Amino acid sequence: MVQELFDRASANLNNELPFVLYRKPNEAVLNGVFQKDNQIYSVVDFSETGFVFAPFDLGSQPILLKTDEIIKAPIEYKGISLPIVDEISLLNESEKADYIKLITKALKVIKDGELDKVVLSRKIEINDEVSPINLFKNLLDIYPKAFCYLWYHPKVGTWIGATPEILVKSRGRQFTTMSLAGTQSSKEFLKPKWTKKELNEQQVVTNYILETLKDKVVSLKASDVASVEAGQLWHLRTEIKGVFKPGKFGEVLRALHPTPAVCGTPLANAKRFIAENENYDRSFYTGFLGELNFSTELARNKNRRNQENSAYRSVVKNSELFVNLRCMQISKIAISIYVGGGITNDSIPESEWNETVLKSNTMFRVLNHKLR
Ligand SMILES: C=C(O[C@H]1C=CC=C(C(=O)O)[C@@H]1O)C(=O)O
Repeated sequence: MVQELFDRASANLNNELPFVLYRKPNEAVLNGVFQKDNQIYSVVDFSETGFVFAPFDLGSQPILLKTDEIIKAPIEYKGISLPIVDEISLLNESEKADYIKLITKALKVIKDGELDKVVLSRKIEINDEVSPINLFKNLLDIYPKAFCYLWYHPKVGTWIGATPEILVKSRGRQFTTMSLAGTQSSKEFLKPKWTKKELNEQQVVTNYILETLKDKVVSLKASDVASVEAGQLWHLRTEIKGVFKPGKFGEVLRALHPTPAVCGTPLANAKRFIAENENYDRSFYTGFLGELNFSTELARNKNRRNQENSAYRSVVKNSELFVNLRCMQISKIAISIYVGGGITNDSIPESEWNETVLKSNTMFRVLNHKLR
């Protein structure tokens, strides 16, 4: 069954037709959404139905894959555990020097009071030819707890990722989001010991989410902060649950993107700093992706008498969107891995560089795995 899905995806790649394959965290089902033409459809107000693929900068409209055909198949988790790859990108001294310069500049702006936090990132380019489908199979085996995807549109490109971060998951008007930030390697510690820098960096995200959502919800509640594993990294996470006001889903989404987990505070200053200083286009990295307004039919109430069969059927809309982190873009001849991290007053440039090297391992492990 699952082979059918991979074959179908392969055929779409050959025929240059858009599709996405994805598996939700901890689920044993592979989903495929296949579009029958090669048009680019856009999301205008988030009332649309389809698989959304949104860039970091919503100045460009998010892309909507039409759900012309949806195929699902059960899959197993093979439980592959791979060693951390040697820190390949550490070898690139000029990349390192540029990144350290960028962080040092951000630290100056933070000290001057124009920014509290900014998330900075870089792109690692590798000249290599890979099979997107084989890479995706690796991803599924290595990261069972992540949202793993392979997205393709002939007019846009091919992206692959294994992200740990939910942007928003909604069922009707009930929703969950999360504040995820702070990073440590899980190879060094059994349980991480968080420093003031990381605790503060994550608290900024939680505070921002609670504040930005408050006029769009009828209830909102944050959990305690917990340490969670993502691949071979630890992060700090707070889960935030609530109920949004009728008709406010689009506004909730726009308020949540981008959070200071991928951009910074104050938001406008952070966006400007990124646009003026990162020196590359993030494109879909730190954007978001997933199911938008998929429908679930609720069973009708059997206790009610004298009713038409369909009269009491109700349909609820579900969305499940993830932040596009730990991802790479694949072209015919090259691969680009995207990585970043939160910079605050307590950041040490060398440690921030090391953090991006650690994060790059999430994708390097997949590339180095034998199935090429
Ligand atoms: C921006 C990234 O991660 C974000 C999510 C979790 C932890 C982060 C951090 O510790 O800086 C980042 O905010 C990335 O993986 O490229």
